[in-house]
Amino acid sequence: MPDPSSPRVRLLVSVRDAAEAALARDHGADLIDAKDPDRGALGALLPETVRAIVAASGDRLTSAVAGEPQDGAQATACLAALAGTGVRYLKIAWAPGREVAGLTLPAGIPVIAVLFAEDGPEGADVPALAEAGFSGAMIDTRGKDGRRLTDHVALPRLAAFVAACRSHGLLSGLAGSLTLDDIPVLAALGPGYLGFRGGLCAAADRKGRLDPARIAEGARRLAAVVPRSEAA
Ligand SMILES: O=C[C@H](O)COP(=O)(O)O
Repeated sequence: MPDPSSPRVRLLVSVRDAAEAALARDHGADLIDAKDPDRGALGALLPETVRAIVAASGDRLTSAVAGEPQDGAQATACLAALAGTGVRYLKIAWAPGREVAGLTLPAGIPVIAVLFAEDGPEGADVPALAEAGFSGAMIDTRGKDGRRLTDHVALPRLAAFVAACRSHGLLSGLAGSLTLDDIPVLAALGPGYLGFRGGLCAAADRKGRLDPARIAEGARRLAAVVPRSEAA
């Protein structure tokens, strides 16, 4: 698992199949994320598709989204369905303040709680996530309606969220219709990773095909960010 205190910001690219995983791997993705873009913000893929994505990702870190459960018991089932796929992390939607009753996280695989920007997440939500046993927390948008992360959550609030994750030892991530131009501003907050789908697809259509040139450009721009520890 990447060190949550690491100053390097990684590039997460969401892919729908093994061919896209290989493309993302070859063009600079650090973290290859299995997700079905045709099924909403956190559409889970079938276990066999996730296994094929893991196999095609080579030495890259991998994650898979497990869906948008309504409660802890549903979350337990969604996570269990993908726990044996060989993926390095699981991601699951989690509402701020949700009761953890019924939630059992799978053994041996870190789980990242995904909070939706539309729900107004904040740093104060992080301690409960750590307490519940999540290994990471990220903010993404639910709507995929063209509005970006920063249209919903102001930068100081995102900074507080990332800082709270760091101080609780959680890996942090930011996503939500990000564009390449969001990279310098959001990477400066020092999250563990920035997550992309639509912004790296041809014509910015998240249901369309990934554009290798955009992935490479995203990797280049992230590599140009001065890590927190070296910043003045
Ligand atoms: O985890 C990252 C997401 O797949 C982001 O998707 P998006 O860039 O289309 O909002």
